[in-house]
Amino acid sequence: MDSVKDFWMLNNGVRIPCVGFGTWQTPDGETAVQAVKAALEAGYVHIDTAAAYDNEASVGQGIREADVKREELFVTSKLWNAHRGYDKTMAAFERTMKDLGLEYLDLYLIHWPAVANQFGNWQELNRSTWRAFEELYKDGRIRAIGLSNFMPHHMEPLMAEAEIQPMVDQIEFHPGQMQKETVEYCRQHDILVEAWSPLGTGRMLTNPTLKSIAGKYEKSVAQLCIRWCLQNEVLPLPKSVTPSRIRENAEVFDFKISRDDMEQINKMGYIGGSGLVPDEIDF
Ligand SMILES: NC(=O)C1=CN([C@@H]2O[C@H](COP(=O)(O)OP(=O)(O)OC[C@H]3O[C@@H](n4cnc5c(N)ncnc54)[C@H](OP(=O)(O)O)[C@@H]3O)[C@@H](O)[C@H]2O)C=CC1
Ligand SMILES: O=C1CO[C@H](CO)[C@@H](O)[C@@H]1O
Repeated sequence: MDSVKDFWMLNNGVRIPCVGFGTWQTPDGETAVQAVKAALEAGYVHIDTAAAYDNEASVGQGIREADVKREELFVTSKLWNAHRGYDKTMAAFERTMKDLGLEYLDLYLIHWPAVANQFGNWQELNRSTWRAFEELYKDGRIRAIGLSNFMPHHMEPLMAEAEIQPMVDQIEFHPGQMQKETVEYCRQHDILVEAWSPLGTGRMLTNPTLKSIAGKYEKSVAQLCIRWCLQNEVLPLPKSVTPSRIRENAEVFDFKISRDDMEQINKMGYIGGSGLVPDEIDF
């Protein structure tokens, strides 16, 4: 791999650029427009957003204002918890497309398995949502469909009845938070794993062990974390609104983390994270 434009292949043959640009907590309006433009100028061709981030219109504006052809871009969005179910999914998808101002989406994910009682029968809800996803996929509105924050016990009931198997699972993944069981399950089922919060929303950046390892390569901790995801074959989605950091986070192809250092990071215990537990999400 030489750049953020290099791709991995999803299980349906669609190419996915190996580093995506995150947009959660990127304020709607000019900040989001400029952040997306800065990312596209820095070479990113993969943008990760969601209806829940309340910035899809600005993300779409940034895409349109940048000098990149649509077919060179890979855009992901996610369906929010309250919008699951066949009819609501169809309506939420159209809203997202209108907000983004796009004709088709590259990847659409169910944001959370969201099992709390207030949602009703979560297994049936996810299955009917998936039927809508499958239809949109077959109609060519979405090039790939997948899941987010699904663990094996959430995936199994959905996959048992699915006509089309998920292509992606996007999960929290950073040093000290590797979700090995979910990653292994995805490998066995040819599902690509994406890393959300690859920098632990910034929490990784002051860790002394990571600082010392990054120093050996004359790289920042952010670059180390992003490279570490790639070497674990998990697709990182770093977020920044700061142009210099956006560029820095794409410069991860001129070094390789040694086997020993990979092992040392892989063995790290919990050093902080979102604290979000899929089975406890009730919003
Ligand atoms: N599916 C899901 O449920 C979830 C998906 N996501 C996705 O994953 C993406 C990334 O996760 P997120 O939690 O946003 O954050 P990251 O782990 O990417 O960390 C982003 C934070 O680190 C800072 N930062 C970024 N690069 C650098 C750098 N080189 N040096 C110093 N600081 C840096 C940013 O600051 P600044 O912006 O000020 O530069 C920001 O505060 C999200 O944006 C979203 O797209 C995230 C959470 C949940
Ligand atoms: O993508 C996300 C960003 O953070 C939110 C929490 O506030 C999550 O709900 C969501 O998964």
